[in-house]
Amino acid sequence: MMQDIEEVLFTERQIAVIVERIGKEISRDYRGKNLLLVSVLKGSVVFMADLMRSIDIPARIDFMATSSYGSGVKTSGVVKIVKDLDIELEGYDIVIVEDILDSGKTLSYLLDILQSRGPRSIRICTLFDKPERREVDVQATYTGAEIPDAFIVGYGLDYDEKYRNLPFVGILKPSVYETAGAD
Ligand SMILES: O=P(O)(O)OC[C@H]1O[C@H](OP(=O)(O)OP(=O)(O)O)[C@H](O)[C@@H]1O
Ligand code: HPA
Repeated sequence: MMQDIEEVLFTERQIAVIVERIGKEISRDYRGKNLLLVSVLKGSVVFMADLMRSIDIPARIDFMATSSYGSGVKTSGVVKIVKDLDIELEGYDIVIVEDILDSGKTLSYLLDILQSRGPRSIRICTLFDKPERREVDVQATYTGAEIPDAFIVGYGLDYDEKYRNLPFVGILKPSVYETAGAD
């Protein structure tokens, strides 16, 4: 796996510092509220597992899965719900937990859908943001780090379902997806 990584962007330790900081911000902002963390599978699962443990106020969790990237490095632009939430959203203060905000299509679609279910409030928390790539206007309230336009993997993020289990985040060598003939 390491031979496919061009450059390590964030070490395990650097990610831990970022996650700890976001956990403190959310704990401060949601004290006394009815916090529901919604993790968007599968990419955000590692971030979610660490983030929820750095939040020191009561919080519920739920999961939903969308699909838009297929197996390549480009979004198809069509977002599908593959797994929906288990609970009704009325009365909850929702924080959507994402690994990466790229074109914005996934989160804009999710925001619309979840908003229509009548939660008390809804905000976005993303570990990484690639502002240069934005096609739809979506902004996160909580952002771990802004990153350049490069395809990253690790700490939950995949290419073709691989590399999610790397403990750090790195830039994937373009030769990996170019030789795979991905679109
Ligand atoms: O801003 P966008 O261009 O929509 O891209 C961001 C989305 O793409 C990735 O998900 P993907 O569909 O690859 O699923 P995964 O989380 O299972 O890897 C990522 O986890 C975000 O959900
Ligand atoms: O850079 C990325 N890596 C993995 N998945 C992604 N989904 C959008 N951008 C990315």
